Amino acid sequence: MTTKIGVLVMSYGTPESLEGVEAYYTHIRRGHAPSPEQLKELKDRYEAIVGGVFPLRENTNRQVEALQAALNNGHAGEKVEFVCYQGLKHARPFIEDGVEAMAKDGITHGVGIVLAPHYSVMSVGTYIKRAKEKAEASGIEMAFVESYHLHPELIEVLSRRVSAKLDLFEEAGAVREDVRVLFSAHSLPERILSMGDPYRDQLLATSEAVAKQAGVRNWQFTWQSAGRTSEPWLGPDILETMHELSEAQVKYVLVAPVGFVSDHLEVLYDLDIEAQALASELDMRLMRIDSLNSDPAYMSVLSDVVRTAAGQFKVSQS
Ligand SMILES: CC1=C(CCC(=O)O)c2cc3nc(cc4[nH]c(cc5[nH]c(cc1n2)c(C)c5CCC(=O)O)c(CCC(=O)O)c4C)C(CCC(=O)O)=C3C
Ligand SMILES: [Fe+2]
Repeated sequence: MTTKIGVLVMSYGTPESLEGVEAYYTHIRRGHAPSPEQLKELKDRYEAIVGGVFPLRENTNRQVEALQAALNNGHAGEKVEFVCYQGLKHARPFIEDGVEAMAKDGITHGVGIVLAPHYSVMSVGTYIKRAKEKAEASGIEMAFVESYHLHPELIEVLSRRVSAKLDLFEEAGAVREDVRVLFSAHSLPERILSMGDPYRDQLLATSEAVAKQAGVRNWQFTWQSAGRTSEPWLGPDILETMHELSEAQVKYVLVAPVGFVSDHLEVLYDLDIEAQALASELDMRLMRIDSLNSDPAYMSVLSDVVRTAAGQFKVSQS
């Protein structure tokens, strides 16, 4: 008999249409509706990236599908079958909907994983908390993957992407060592540091490992996409960093947003439009590494850590 293990694949979520942006933004703001100015600003950013299409939705769908295939392919005859369920933080299907779907299918054991490699109590921590609460109420035993920021295959695929773009810089006439590699991630409020949160250290560890593997010495870490609130957010922001680099006569910049795994607003707008506009203003050549999306190497990372987490259930050892 095959045992089914549910895999709750969690991601940030994105609206389904421009009409859905208000409800989405209100959810992110914990039930407080944005002002008309804030709403317009966010809608404008979505419209700027792809004219009202929301790439994160398709990317997440594909990632969930590809993970399901990666978990089961080549494992025919095994006693365990993995069934993936999607659970989004700020859009439908919500994290709770995913757990409910597992329960409806009679799943008794599940593994939860977030499509973000680094742990923060304010990011991955809140996904896990919500999934745990719903799973307990639904009678499902769940194990969670908290982070996978130093998985060797993750470091490998990211370093290959950095090297590929450095090749392009060289082909365009730049000296490889002159290209400043900027590793970046979503900023969070500064107070996470006094809470002993591992987020920053994990991001620095990923950056250092990727730089080492790609043979890059000219690099630094910088934040991006900070929230627009009155409390201080982790900095320096990438735009500030670019100004500093320009003053130091740096002409070539490669951004590697290692905190993200998909093409979405923070990559397609904050980097490809906003940072790119500043680069041309500063007469700087800026490139970024391609997002992982559903790259088989990333799916292999995810399936490896999911299988390891599932190993703690007796069912998967029988
Ligand atoms: C750590 C982190 C990640 C990475 C880890 C993870 O993936 O979880 C992430 C990813 C994402 N954030 C996204 C979108 C937004 N985040 C916002 C606001 C906020 N993000 C925060 C944190 C993070 N966010 C925080 C602390 C806020 C302030 C409000 C609050 O305290 O919660 C806002 C409001 C407006 C604004 O501030 O820009 C939007 C629209 C999208 C989807 C893009 C798309 O749809 O293409 C993605 C993948
Ligand atoms: Fe966000």
